[in-house]
Amino acid sequence: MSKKKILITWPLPEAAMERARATYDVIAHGDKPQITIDELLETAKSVDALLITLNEKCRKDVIDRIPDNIKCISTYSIGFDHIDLEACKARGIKVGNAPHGVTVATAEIAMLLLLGSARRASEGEKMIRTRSWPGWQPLQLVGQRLDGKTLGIYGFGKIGQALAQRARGFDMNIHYFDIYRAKPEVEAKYNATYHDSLDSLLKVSQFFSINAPSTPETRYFFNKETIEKLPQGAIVVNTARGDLVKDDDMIAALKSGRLGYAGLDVFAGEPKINEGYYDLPNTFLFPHLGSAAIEARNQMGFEALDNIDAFFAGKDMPFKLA
Ligand SMILES: NC(=O)C1=CN([C@@H]2O[C@H](COP(=O)(O)OP(=O)(O)OC[C@H]3O[C@@H](n4cnc5c(N)ncnc54)[C@H](O)[C@@H]3O)[C@@H](O)[C@H]2O)C=CC1
Ligand SMILES: O=C(O)C(=O)CO
Repeated sequence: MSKKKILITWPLPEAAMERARATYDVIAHGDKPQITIDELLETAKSVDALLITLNEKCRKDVIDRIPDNIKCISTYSIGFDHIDLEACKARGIKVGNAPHGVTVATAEIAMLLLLGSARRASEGEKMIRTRSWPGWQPLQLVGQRLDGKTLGIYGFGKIGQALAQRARGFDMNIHYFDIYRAKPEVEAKYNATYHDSLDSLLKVSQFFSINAPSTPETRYFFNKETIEKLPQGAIVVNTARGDLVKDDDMIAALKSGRLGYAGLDVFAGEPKINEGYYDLPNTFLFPHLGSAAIEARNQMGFEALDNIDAFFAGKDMPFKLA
């Protein structure tokens, strides 16, 4: 029997590519430049399934133009805010994601941002690289310790909990808000205090980590009004999605000192980011590094392929979204 043909929109780590090639006739778009939507739609005509990334924005207008032969899309990400699931359902397209491989890697990046923001790591690095370090001084780049501080986690899912575990190792106090309260045994595991409202969480959060998905409910929730409820000088970390934050409000609060520091891995409109961030000293900025660990990227590939394998076997995708 001839192999099914799949399009992979970016080459993945070799372990995932090898597995894909063993089962499928693979068309992998070259790394540069990124596949355009028109190229994607054109190539889709000659394949049986699509393995896409978060870069390919599959909004309704794109899904509506997908050729009829495509009934399976698997995304190499847990986030699925780039795919219009309702439009997929309407076209009878099955969709799956890659939800587990990212967890530890992204929690590590959130921890790095917390620590690096508290201890002003990027300012120190810049001082050395610009050859402007005058030598050790008692008041130079003085930050603060994490131990004994309260970390508020917004979205206590897989990454939020993995961050809690790491932050416990730094003796932080864990508080959280989520639309679903965690089971008692989960709260006990992280010694986590539940808040029944975002406002209540904000009030106690000397450190605040954003770990909820981008949805119509969460989009731009972090804005002037929210920031005003945090303790003076609070530190915020975002490894979720950039559009949860109203950039202009965050930048104004960082400039005024209302917010002490921001550690950001994700930005609205990546890779173009709000100009205001570039020259702010009290920011620690990463180019969407959350899942960029080989263990994560391999597993993401396997999970994305598991969905496609199940689809062709006539089964439900293991990580089914639609
Ligand atoms: N920076 C990066 O490279 C990465 C970013 N991400 C982002 O992190 C997000 C979270 O990932 P996981 O923890 O694995 O997802 P998850 O689904 O395990 O957890 C998300 C949590 O947010 C909660 N939530 C949903 N809506 C909410 C709301 N309105 N208010 C409060 N809580 C709400 C959910 O109930 C759930 O507990 C992803 O959706 C993705 O956007 C994920 C992986 C890598
Ligand atoms: O899996 C996701 O949603 C990501 O953002 C990958 O880094």
